[in-house]
Amino acid sequence: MLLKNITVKYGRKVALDNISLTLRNDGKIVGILGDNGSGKTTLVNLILKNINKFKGQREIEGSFSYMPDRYFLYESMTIKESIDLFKSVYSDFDEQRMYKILQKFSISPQLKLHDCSKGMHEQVHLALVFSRNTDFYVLDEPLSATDPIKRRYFMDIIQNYRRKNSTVLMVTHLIRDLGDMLEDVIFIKDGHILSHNSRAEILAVDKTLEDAYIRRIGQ
Ligand SMILES: Nc1ncnc2c1ncn2[C@@H]1O[C@H](COP(=O)(O)OP(=O)(O)OP(=O)(O)O)[C@@H](O)[C@H]1O
Repeated sequence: MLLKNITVKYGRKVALDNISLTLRNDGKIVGILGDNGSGKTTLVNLILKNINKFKGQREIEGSFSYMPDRYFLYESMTIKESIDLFKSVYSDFDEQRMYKILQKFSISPQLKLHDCSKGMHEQVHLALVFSRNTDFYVLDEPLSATDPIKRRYFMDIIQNYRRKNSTVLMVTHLIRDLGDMLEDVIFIKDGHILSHNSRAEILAVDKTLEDAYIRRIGQ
């Protein structure tokens, strides 16, 4: 995936300012970190080809599975009906994997979404997204993984159920909760990509990812 000298504007507002980024589909979990309004969602939409008005060069290959920052299932449907819907829409959907995840988390497919707890909603959404066989999984502030149990299942699904050698791109503010799983990190500020490094490269300079964030992004 190649983005070269790309500028995206909303009217007069410059959301991404002449950014360049190369991402290999090499099986890594890549974090996109930056503060509010820095351009993270715009970058994600550019990669997903939801934004097509821009200056610069974009070369994107491969298939994508996307997890937005809000629920997208119909509350009146059962989990099974949601699975059937996913199956009919996405030919890359692996139904068996989905049922395996549900079983692991002891969630009955017969449940209606509106009878699911918040945690279960998140599990079902994540499981659906990761039961697709795509080259990339893109998560935009996927959830409030702030308690240890949520964090555990979140990491479990991402690390163990996605298609082998696929790449995960994840926008998050939860560095303390999810930072451990990031193998590469892109820091973004005011529409600029400040850096794109491996965890090892970052930790050779800063003690923690959080320190790196504060030093680069500032207060
Ligand atoms: N439709 C729009 N019209 C005008 N300005 C927009 C629009 N969408 C985003 N912006 C502006 O572009 C900039 C980048 O927005 P973007 O949503 O990409 O940031 P972000 O890093 O995802 O922010 P957050 O973490 O708050 O979600 C912000 O200043 C935002 O206010």
